[in-house]
Amino acid sequence: MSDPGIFREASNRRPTRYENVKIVTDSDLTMRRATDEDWPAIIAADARAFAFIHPLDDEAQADIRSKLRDSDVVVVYDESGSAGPVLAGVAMFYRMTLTLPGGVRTELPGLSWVSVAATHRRRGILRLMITELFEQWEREQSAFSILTASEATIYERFGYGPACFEEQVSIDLAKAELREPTPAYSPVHFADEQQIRDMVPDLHDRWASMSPGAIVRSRVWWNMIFADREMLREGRSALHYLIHPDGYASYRIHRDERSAVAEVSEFIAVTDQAHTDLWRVLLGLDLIPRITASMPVDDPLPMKLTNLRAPTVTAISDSMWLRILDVPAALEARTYSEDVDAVLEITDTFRDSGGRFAFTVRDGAATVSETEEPATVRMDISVLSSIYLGGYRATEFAAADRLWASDHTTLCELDQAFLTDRKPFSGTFF
Ligand SMILES: CC(=O)SCCNC(=O)CCNC(=O)[C@H](O)C(C)(C)COP(=O)(O)OP(=O)(O)OC[C@H]1O[C@@H](n2cnc3c(N)ncnc32)[C@H](O)[C@@H]1OP(=O)(O)O
Repeated sequence: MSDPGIFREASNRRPTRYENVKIVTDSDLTMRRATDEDWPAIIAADARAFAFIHPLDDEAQADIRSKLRDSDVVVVYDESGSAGPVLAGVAMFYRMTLTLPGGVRTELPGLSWVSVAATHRRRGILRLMITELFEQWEREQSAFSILTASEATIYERFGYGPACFEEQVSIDLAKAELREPTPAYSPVHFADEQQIRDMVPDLHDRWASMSPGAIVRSRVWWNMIFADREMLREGRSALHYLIHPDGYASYRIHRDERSAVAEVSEFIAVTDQAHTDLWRVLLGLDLIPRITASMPVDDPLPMKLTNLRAPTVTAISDSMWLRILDVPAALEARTYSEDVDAVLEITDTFRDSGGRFAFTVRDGAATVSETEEPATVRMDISVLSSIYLGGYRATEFAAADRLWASDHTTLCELDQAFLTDRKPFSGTFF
């Protein structure tokens, strides 16, 4: 069953007690929005799909549910068995806020907790659920959608492109010394619970305002982070918070029989000085030989150290994927670094967002309109989504033969236009 078209609106044959929800069904499968009673099955299915040792406990489940509406959760049940309906698939989205280059904040759906039972894979259930959600987002006139991907091979077919990257680094503290001499006074202190609640959300918000790709956190996200549930610690310590007037860092201690590691959970610096001051404290932690952290790919820490090799990059991950749903609205929402005149031909094989667009940038602002003029640039919607926040460059996709430009000048203008002062960094896993 790979064609969602074989589903049809529910007939009278399948009476339902769910109101205001679209129900589609074929002989075996029924898709609808979730209700309260679906959650035990959703939690059990996601534990299997994401290979958890234990399903999420009641607190973790309540945290997730506090961040979304049941009407934003799609469930697919297989009703063919004699034992009753079996949950075959689930997909949901958070209503999130993202900072675009230039500082505009946009609201957008963040697709999450997508899973299909191992017994029902490769029958088109993921495609069915995503089609259903895209139809909703298009009705709601969302210009974008984002997600964090479990695998890199799943979402390009739906027009998503990797848009933010981060480096996992391991820092050898025996080698890590800042070039800047230690000042007599440090503005960094360990915060108590009240100080954390009072200061950290504001500091994060200041950082998110100036950071392309940053996910802005609402109060419910903070409640979950501050709760620091035992289950999510996985044997590590509670979070320690270091606070600076212009930033903060949180970390956990992970200890085995031989050694201890400080795992930086978040590092948020609004100013360069805060970045230096916070790292000075972290690098000075005694009795801990190593620190691990996830950082932006252009983080200045290695350049601030006397020994460039003290941090080792152990991995680079595609931390957030973006999908442009409305090309003109998306292109006009951000600012640009270079004037451009181009005709963009965008291919979208999954939905209808593609077409040919006259794209003009003057003094940082874009105007976009549909056109019949010949294309000067061609690319897939997933490629446009990948270069949109500045995580990838147009020239990189051109070199990979995934973006075509009529001439070198057009390519260079496009490349320069999408550049951002800093690489996008989402900062929140969801
Ligand atoms: C945003 C997030 O939540 S990311 C988390 C995604 N979930 C997981 O990784 C949990 C474990 N995996 C699963 O639950 C399932 O295997 C899923 C959700 C990834 C796929 O569900 P399925 O119902 O099998 O996918 P479906 O049959 O609809 O496939 C749709 C298309 O994606 C392809 N596809 C599906 N899974 C994968 C994969 N893991 N790798 C590569 N391609 C894939 C299919 O081949 C199909 O291609 P086509 O339509 O272009 O021919």
